[in-house]
Formats: sequence, C-alpha cells, structure tokens
Amino acid sequence: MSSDGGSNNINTLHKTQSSPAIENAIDRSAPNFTAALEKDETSYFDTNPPPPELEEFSQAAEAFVKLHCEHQRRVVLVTSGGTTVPLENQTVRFIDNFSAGTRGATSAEYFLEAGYAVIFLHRQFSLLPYSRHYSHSTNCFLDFLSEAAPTDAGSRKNSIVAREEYTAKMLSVLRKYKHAKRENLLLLLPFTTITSYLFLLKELAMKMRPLGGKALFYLAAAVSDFFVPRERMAEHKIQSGDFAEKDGEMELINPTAPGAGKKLIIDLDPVPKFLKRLVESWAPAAMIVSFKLETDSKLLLTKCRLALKRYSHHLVIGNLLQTRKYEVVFVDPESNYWLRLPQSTEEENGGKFASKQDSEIEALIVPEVVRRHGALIWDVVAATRSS
Ligand SMILES: CC(C)(COP(=O)(O)O)[C@@H](O)C(=O)NCCC(=O)N[C@@H](CSSC[C@H](N)C(=O)O)C(=O)O
Repeated sequence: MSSDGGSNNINTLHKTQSSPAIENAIDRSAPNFTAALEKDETSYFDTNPPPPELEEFSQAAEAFVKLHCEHQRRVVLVTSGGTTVPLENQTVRFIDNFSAGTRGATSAEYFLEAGYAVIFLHRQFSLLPYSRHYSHSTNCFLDFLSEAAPTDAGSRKNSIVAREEYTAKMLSVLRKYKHAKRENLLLLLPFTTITSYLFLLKELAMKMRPLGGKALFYLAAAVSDFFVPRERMAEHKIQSGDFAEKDGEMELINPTAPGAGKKLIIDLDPVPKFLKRLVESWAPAAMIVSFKLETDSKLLLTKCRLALKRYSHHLVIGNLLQTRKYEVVFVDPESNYWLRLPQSTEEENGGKFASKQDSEIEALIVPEVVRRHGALIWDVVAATRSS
C-alpha cells in the first residue's frame, strides 16, 4: 500500500482493480492465511504489550460473570466497532477498519431484551447501546425545539406533537438503559488497537468459562487482518524528510534532493487468525458466531463457508458493506439462508414516505441467534442426561 499523492484514489482503484499496484499489494509468496496455532498465540502475546487496562477489565468481567452465573443467566460477549493498526508507537497515524458500531450496539439492545447479560467490547467512541439513538444522530434533538413560541396554532400543534413523539421515544430508551444499568446487565469495555482487542478478547473468553454453554460470542467488530510488528514500529511520528543534528540543531538533509517528499511504503504482517484459538482453547464450551464482511457479492458465500471450515465454529453471518443494514445471510455447516428487511415504498405507506426500511435488521438477526443458542444449550443438557 502506498500513499503517493492520491494516485490511489477510489476511482483509480475501481477502474484498474487488477493494476500492478493492487496485484503487488499482498505478498502472495507468504503461506495462505491459516488459522492460528498455539505457537502463534504464544509468539503474538509474548511480543506485543498488553493494554494497560487489561487487569482492571479482567476483574470487572470476573465479577460480572460471577453475578450472572449465580442467576443462571446467559451472557453474550458482543464485539463492535473497528480496530486500529498504529504506524508509530507514539501514534500519530494509524490504519482503521470500517465500522460505525451500529451492528454491535443495536444487537446488544436486542440481546438485553432477550434476557441476556451483555459484555460490550467496543471501539472507544463508537456507537453504544441506547445512547446510539442520540449520540451520533444527524437529526439532533435540538432540531425539535424552537427558540421562539410558534405563532400560529398549526405550527404550535406540530411542534408539540413532534416534541411529544420524540420525548416518548427517548423515555422508552431511557427506561431500558436505566434497567440494564440498575440490574448490572451491561458491561461496557472499550478498545482501540488490534493488539488491545486481541488481548481483551482472550482474557474475557477465559473469564467467561464458568458460564459453560451459557456463554455466547457475537463477533461483530471489524478486525484488522494486518498489523505492524513491534520490532518494525517507528517510535516517533514518521517524517517525510530526513533530519540530522548539526551544531546542536536538527536540520533537514538535502531538502531539494529527488525523492525529498518520499513515498510512504508500509510493510504489514498478517494478524494471526485467532478465531480458531477462541473455538478450540479460549472458549471451548461457548457458542461462537462471527460476521464476514465483503463488498463483492460473488465472494460472500464462499468466504463465509471458508471461515466456518477454517475455524469450526457454529455460525457465520455474512453481510455486504452496501446492504448490511437490511440483509444478512446465515451460514452454518448444513445450510445458508438470507434474512431481509421488507423494503417499504411510498405507495405501500399510503403516500407517506418511509425510510428505506421500517425497522432494524438486528430485530431479525438476534432472535434467530438466541433460538440457535437455546437449542445448543438444550442439546448439551439432553446429551448429559442420556449419558
Ligand atoms: C462491521 C459490520 C459490517 C457492521 O458495520 P457497522 O454497523 O457500521 O458497525 C459487521 O456487520 C461485520 O461484518 N463485522 C465483521 C467484520 C470483520 O472484520 N469480519 C472478519 C471476520 S471476523 S474477525 C476474525 C479475525 N480476523 C480472525 O480470523 O481471527 C472478516 O470479515 O474477515
């Protein structure tokens, strides 16, 4: 990947998808993306620093799991938002993975309504359950308030109705949020970098072991596939020119030499594919659901099936970047089928324009995941009774 003055803009990439730049972007000589083995796990966690908050979050998760074990409650770890790949140790630049956090935050609300306790491992400052309705919203609540009292009766009535509708919805969200906090049903744990995410995912999985089959992993976070190993990480901000000390001052070397405004060539290593370690070692009794994000519809099903084969977990939910808000595909070892929101049109709504979809796709996704999790728990109970 190079950033040489914008020649890699989206249009150029789209027209020349098979350009040399794209072909050479990935080192095909390296072995294919294989699932991480125990040695990869040891190597990664021994050579990368844990996040400073690891111990604090581990203790919070342990207390949270203990409380819900006592209540025989199911606990879901929802991961949400994108992980970053820092380019410098004192980070000024980083590579980010796309995710607003809508999938995770919305799903967490539906899991809470289904009676789960939720550990919400999320990208810092991304959308959160309940506050998502207002925190990043484009239709700011201030738009519903007017500085001056409306003059005519009609405007007065519309303004009151709008305020009442808005207040009613806000009260409903507020009551659910307050209940979740009062009953300690929602634990919010933030991450930023890919390394922090992986340390926390492993630690939380270990802390969730007492739940046995009542633990569910719902991996909606957009996880980096590449990173800069510590030994190749620049300590300070990467400079576009070279500097040297002269008479106690730092001076720019050859400011006019060719290549003075140098290209930035980034050399990334693949992130070990830890999903296999989660399935086999970190959370062997839990149900594990991962999401697969693609932009090319021709690839989606194949990539979902490849993930299932590679990681041997229970379910992959596939989605396309451009349609992720209203359709997903459930892929398990036996079958695959689509869940789609009804697409409302102006006519169907009696001429009253409705948004492209009338509800949230998570209202379909989460109940189906909950059903499958219940069936899995029952299978284990039945097997235990018959043995
Ligand atoms: C990110 C979105 C699309 C939601 O978007 P927002 O609502 O805006 O937040 C989510 O639905 C999704 O596909 N999440 C998963 C995306 C992802 O990175 N999936 C990985 C697989 S799961 S991460 C697995 C990890 N790399 C490993 O193998 O260890 C992939 O597609 O490759």
